[in-house]
Amino acid sequence: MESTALPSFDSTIQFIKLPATTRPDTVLIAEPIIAEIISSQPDFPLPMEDPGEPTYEIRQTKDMGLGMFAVRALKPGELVLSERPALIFPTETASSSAIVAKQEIEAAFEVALDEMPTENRVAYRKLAKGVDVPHAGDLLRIATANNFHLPEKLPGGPTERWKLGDYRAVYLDISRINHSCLPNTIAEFDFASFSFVVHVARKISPGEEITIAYIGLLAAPKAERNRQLSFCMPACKCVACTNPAPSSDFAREAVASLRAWGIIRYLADNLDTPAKAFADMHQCLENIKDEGLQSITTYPLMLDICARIAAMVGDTELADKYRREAGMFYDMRPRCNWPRDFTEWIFGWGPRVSERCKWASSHFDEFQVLHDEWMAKEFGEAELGSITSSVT
Ligand SMILES: C[S@@+](CC[C@H](N)C(=O)[O-])C[C@H]1O[C@@H](n2cnc3c(N)ncnc32)[C@H](O)[C@@H]1O
Repeated sequence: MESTALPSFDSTIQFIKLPATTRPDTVLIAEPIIAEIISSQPDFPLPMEDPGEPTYEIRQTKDMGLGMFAVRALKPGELVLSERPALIFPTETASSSAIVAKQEIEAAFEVALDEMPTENRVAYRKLAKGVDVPHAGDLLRIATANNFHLPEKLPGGPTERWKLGDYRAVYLDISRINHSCLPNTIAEFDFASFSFVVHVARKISPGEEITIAYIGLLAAPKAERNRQLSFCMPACKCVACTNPAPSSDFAREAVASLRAWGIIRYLADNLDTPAKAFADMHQCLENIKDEGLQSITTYPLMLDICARIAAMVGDTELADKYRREAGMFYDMRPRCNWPRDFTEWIFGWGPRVSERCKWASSHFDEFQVLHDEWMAKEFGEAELGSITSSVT
């Protein structure tokens, strides 16, 4: 891996190149600390996963420019693609903006483009204006906190060092995936292979468009989602926005209200009658499927909870079925551990599970501390904290 200091910005930004064989190299414009972290990774980057048979093509959509389409039937859990970014650069809002001026980023970006194959430059420049770029923001911050072996000696003060801020990435193909409020895939950045990985969340037919989520999907009503999407489109053209089921907003609000604290309160009140609790949780799963929201993290959470309650009522066959499906969804998000931690925390108490929920439901502040720890792990804050304190 090459790391080249830019002559004109050598104290603030650096280039790192991750060589590729069949595609353009990844060019990363980053602060020296990132360059240092990356260069210190043993065997970095690991090879990317490969779906084997081709899964997609890029072509025109009816009304959203280019898009990605399945070239064959794809099953839940299948890999659609892994792709390294062609270019990563800090945004203006990156914490690095304190030391890296907007003009410097822009100038460095132009230098990076000069390094690229001519035919890609126009597209990158357009994509990088900030509109046509998928949600790669924060990926470095998350990934460095979670997956990196850190250099032993960090230059400068520890706290600011780890606020690595917001980066944008441009991909040759992934940047062509359009948004849907009921996307059929789950997309995650995998730092070890330095690639964005897209898996199938529900059955995809040949010729169907492959979509991802640019925003959190439980926001409702649809006007709120469209407000959040306005950074890159005037109005979302997905079916949940153009032709929603009458219950769409209600279903999303209901699922959102069940997350974490809502689930605890529900279980505290209902686990003493597990057959009823199972029926309600099963209905919630059906609502998620009806709304096409299998890509949200609440889906494996509910599958896991259904598996645990099925086991409580002695239905081992059903419990296995739900556990397998939850496992498949958990595997698609290896970095997102909170639904597993959360479910294990509740049900790990065996026969005293109901008591556990009642305790949590009446000790909001204490439960909130645990909850924040689980969530923080997902976003890397927990590791961030321990890294910070170990170097202070
Ligand atoms: C990351 S790009 C996706 C690829 C893009 N269609 C292209 O031709 O390069 C994001 C842009 O695609 C369009 N787009 C993506 N999802 C959309 C949606 N659900 N509704 C309307 N436009 C969408 C918007 O123009 C948005 O700024």
